[in-house]
Amino acid sequence: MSSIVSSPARTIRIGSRKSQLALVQTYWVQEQLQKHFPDRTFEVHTMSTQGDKILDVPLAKIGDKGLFTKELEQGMLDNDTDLAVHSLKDLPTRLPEGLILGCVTERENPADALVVHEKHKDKQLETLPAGAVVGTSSLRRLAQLRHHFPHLAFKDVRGNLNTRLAKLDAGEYDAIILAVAGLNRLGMSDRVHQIIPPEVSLHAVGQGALGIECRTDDTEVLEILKKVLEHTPTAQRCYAERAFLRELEGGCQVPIGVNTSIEGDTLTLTGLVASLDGQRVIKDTITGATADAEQLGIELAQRLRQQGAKEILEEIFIQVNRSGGLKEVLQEQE
Ligand SMILES: NCc1[nH]cc(CCC(=O)O)c1CC(=O)O
Repeated sequence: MSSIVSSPARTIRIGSRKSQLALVQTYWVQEQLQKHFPDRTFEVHTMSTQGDKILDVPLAKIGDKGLFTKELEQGMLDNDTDLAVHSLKDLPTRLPEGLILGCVTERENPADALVVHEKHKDKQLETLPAGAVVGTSSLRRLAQLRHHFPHLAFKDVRGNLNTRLAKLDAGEYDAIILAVAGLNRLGMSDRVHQIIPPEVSLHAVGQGALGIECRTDDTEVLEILKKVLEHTPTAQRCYAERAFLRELEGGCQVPIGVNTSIEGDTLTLTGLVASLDGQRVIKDTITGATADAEQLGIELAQRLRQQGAKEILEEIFIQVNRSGGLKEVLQEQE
């Protein structure tokens, strides 16, 4: 008599940062996977990343070097974990050899929000008084808001969402800018005071979506991710956005914003590059087939570069590296 013994399905190990937002996102991913594969085990492994530890260096100085992702990536390369859940916005556009963006989940609202101190609860961006201190550590938000509201003052703010909100409530800022998606996911939608429209400020590449990374050769995990978690329209939009950023960026965080939409088989991508003082804004829109998402991103980047983005990016690269980062860039210009 022969017996057929099938080997038990392997346990899938999910890497995550330890921040509250990261955990909410990771447990959501775990739950979706568990629902589709009730007989499998999905384990969460938490890790601290460099970005969670270095809280005193302005992000602009550090740039897009995978500060929030490196340790999670090493976990997969060392075979300690099988996938990693990221806010897609924090995932560099170039991944290490051996790793791949396995899927992109359905996007939350990708816009930024104005969150105000209680004393400004009857105000909007347009009506905040001159000199009001607005907290943001993003060059993208800074440049676009300066362009429209040159009478406001801008100040660096770091730390996780709760830390930033505590600093606002303690009176260190009159208002801060945060992603709507993060606040929604943490059950703090009530702190969204005003959703900033794309005419005022374009959002970051990948904002509001989760990107799940895995080993390039792990076909089993790749199949599971695509089947359970991939949201095709979000993925197409984000592939266009990431190709746009990849084609433009050069070693440090720069004021680059995007907006995308899909209608039928047509994708529309708007991209922007701004100077730090908000004086110069280069913005253009491209439309084409969703199937050519990445090509559209590359083409739009090339167009913006020809329209003057090249000079802006070179200037910022020199400025940020010469000074101590955003904090000093801000002081220099005020
Ligand atoms: N680097 C910060 C970060 N990374 C992801 C989010 C939440 C929003 C998202 O998923 O895009 C945030 C907070 C913020 O920008 O306010």
